[in-house]
Amino acid sequence: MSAASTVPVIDLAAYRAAGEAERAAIAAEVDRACRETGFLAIAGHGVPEDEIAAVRAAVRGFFDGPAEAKEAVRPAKGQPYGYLGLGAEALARSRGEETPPDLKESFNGGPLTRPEGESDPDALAFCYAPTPFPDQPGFRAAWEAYYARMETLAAQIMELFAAALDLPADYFAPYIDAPISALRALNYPAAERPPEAGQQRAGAHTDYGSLTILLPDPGSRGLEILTPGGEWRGVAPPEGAFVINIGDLMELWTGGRWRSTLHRVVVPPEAALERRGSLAFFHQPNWHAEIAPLEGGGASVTSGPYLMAKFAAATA
Ligand SMILES: O=C(O)CCC(=O)C(=O)O
Ligand SMILES: [Fe+2]
Repeated sequence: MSAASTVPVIDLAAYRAAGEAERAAIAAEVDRACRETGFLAIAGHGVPEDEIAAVRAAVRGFFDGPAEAKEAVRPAKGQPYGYLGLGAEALARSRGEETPPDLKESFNGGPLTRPEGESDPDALAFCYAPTPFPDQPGFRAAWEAYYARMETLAAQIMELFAAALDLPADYFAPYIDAPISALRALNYPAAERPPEAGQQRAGAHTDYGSLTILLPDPGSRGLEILTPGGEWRGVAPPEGAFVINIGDLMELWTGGRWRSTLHRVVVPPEAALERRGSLAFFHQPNWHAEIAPLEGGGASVTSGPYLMAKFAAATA
């Protein structure tokens, strides 16, 4: 593995304020990043610092809190929301790779609203299942405020993606007007003993949906992406920016032009005793959205069932 490097930083506020020529230049930069590694960073995002601080404090309080508070919000088998403890998930299994479980715990929450008239039993039982919130003052308010910010930001990034693909800005809008996105808070505890063979903080995987908005705690290390040359390379999150990566459905949409890049989180040998905290927002098109290559040709995938199958494989 080579030293950590940064990813291209795109200023969203500058893009939205820019004239046509500058917008085209920024869109071209986004296209390049999505073709090369599928990772970039978004600055000028407009998410207030105090809301970020509030959700970070809330999830930190939860992870550092009593085991009973976590037990109280553990999901039933196969359910996606609530507390998943150490041993609950191995992301590499989403790709059929048998590995020991990831060295992490997480709290997960789903959409804030359910579209009227939704009657698909899988949609109702899986992604529209209620999120069991911990009984911790301020947690739910901070969580939902951050979730709402992420949904708005993701829609803006999808507009930027449309421009980068030479599509009308609102091209993706009908596919993401009832999104089934999930917010996940991650805690990777200090590693008191070396990991088992093949064990990571998060095993090598691609994300499943349209795009992911990551916010690792400042200074936390260990996120790596597989470069086109086949080398694992560390990603250093730029300060004040979100790390964005595209998921499988965006790769499919672009007919493989953009890459849903394999990534993982390792225990950094030089910093094994440092915990890692991170927030990951997985933007996912509407349950019923049929995603097929823009250029035509190739099979389509339905967003909701695809997500559900991937989650089931990773938590089996
Ligand atoms: O820890 C992180 O920042 C990223 C984790 C990740 O890639 C995932 O949960 O999909
Ligand atoms: Fe990921």
